[in-house]
Amino acid sequence: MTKPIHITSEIGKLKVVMLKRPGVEVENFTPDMMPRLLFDDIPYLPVAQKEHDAFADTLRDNGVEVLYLEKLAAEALDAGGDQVKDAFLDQMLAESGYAAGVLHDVLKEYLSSKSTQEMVIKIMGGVRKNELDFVPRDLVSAAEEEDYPFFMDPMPNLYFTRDPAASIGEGLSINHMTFPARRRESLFYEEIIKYHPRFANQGLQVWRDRNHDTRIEGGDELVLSDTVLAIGVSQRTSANAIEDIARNLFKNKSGYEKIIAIRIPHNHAMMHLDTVFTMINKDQFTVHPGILGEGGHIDTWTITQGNDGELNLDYRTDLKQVLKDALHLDDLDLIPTGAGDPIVSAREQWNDGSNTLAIAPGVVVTYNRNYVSNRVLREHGLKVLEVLSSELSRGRGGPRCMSMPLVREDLK
Ligand SMILES: NC(=O)NCCC[C@H](N)C(=O)O
Repeated sequence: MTKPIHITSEIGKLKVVMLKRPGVEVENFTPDMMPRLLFDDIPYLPVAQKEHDAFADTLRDNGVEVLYLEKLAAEALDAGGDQVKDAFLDQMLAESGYAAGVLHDVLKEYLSSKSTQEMVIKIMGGVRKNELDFVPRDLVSAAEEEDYPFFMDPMPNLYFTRDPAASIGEGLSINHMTFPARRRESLFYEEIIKYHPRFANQGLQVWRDRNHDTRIEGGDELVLSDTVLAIGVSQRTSANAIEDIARNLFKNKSGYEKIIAIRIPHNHAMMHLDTVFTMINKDQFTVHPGILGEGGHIDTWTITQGNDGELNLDYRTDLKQVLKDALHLDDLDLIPTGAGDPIVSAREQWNDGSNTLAIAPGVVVTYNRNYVSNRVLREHGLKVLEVLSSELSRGRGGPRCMSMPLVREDLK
């Protein structure tokens, strides 16, 4: 029987996916908090929700079961019981800056007074100071910025479910995220895999957990086949973390034998590999031309198992040839975002024109606003399902970032 996590490619027919419907967290902040929260604008929530519901419907209409992070997290905590919920709250509060002390106690009491689902939604949405009938008088609080409106910051990036964890084979990497704005997110995923009845005790592996100092994010983790991964060396994922997960995957009989590390520019627009490069068919990829140097070159290291737990690294710069070799393909179609036009490709990349979600080989979900890239995809023979994107795109992520596949059919 198929396990509840089963991902052996980026493109096999998608059967089960996890989304997060945007909630109050995407508008519960002020413009001066935006850079720190990794947002460039504040979405209009009712429209963002409508767009997101339409995205979910597109998936359902194509035979995909859609699960929601906020619901799974609450169900997991309920299934875990009082002790689990209590430990989760302590951990969440510690990671929000309240390991102990009077504020820890007040916040814990406030959050515990809610139903589990309301508690989860409140933590995700942020806790403002004016919600509590309490004025802290302790030294730590006195030293803080008095007019800062939050005790607990909102987590507006949660609707990018792809990043805090990645499904690989029959397991997950649960990620230590780069920026504080996103670090607490992966705690929900840890609770789900440990305690949710659908996932707990099902023989699923955690290839690398969140208790690390080195950084990795799911937008950089691409499952190219049942033996090959590509991982971006990016603003969000460090070389050390890639080597670490490589060792674990090789050691623990994951089936993965080859990891192609691809170095991309370290900046906000291209924060993850999947913002500039995605797999959309057995022999087709989207690529943002801006990441390729002269002659289509880019730094790649193909990592395989060496002797005595060491890693072998093979440095090459011809991306097309590296992919052809790893995937045993005679030819490969690298489709340029924005048709390769320097203005259009940069503009459409900014709005995630390369961030396609394949729901079957050659069938992709994309944002409608990237109309040049969409036309090019169709010219290359792909079936393109466009979704609305005016508000969702303000968070700097597209259909791949907004979805965490849990089960895909194996490729034949
Ligand atoms: N995989 C992705 O590229 N996810 C998009 C994440 C956007 C979010 N605002 C972030 O900066 O983390």
